[in-house]
Amino acid sequence: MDDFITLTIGKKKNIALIAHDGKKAELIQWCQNHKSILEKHFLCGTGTTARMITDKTGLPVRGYNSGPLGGDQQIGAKIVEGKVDFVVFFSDPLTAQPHDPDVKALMRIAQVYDIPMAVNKASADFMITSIYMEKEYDHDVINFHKNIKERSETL
Ligand SMILES: O=C(CO)COP(=O)(O)O
Repeated sequence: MDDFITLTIGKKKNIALIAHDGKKAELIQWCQNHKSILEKHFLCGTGTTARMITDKTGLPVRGYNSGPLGGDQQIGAKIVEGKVDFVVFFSDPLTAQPHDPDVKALMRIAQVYDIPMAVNKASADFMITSIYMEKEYDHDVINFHKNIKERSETL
């Protein structure tokens, strides 16, 4: 199943949903609260998070591998390809994760590509109610790729 829009321009967004175990219930509740908005977009997530959201809310969420088995890295790769517009990542600040380097890598790559990432309910509420959810959004990732190309040409 690869129903992602490849270009990040247009109203329909690609939203990645991720939660650590201690935060899954919170993310599922958040998805339920914003179901009427989320169902208008393409959703993906790390394996267990994606499955649980679909089971509990009925929202279709394309699942990648579970986080500890590389799911964060798969979503990071989608960011690099320009196929993720928003990330909602309820990480658990109170529990050590065996795949912490992958978590950091995902957060880093979202920063590099200027992808909005909400890490808790308050920031996710801001993001989901942003005007950019409804408007055409000329994403910076396009300029980013252009800059990288220009830079590599001068090397
Ligand atoms: O560990 C995660 C993110 O780092 C989440 O993975 P799961 O959704 O598979 O539990």
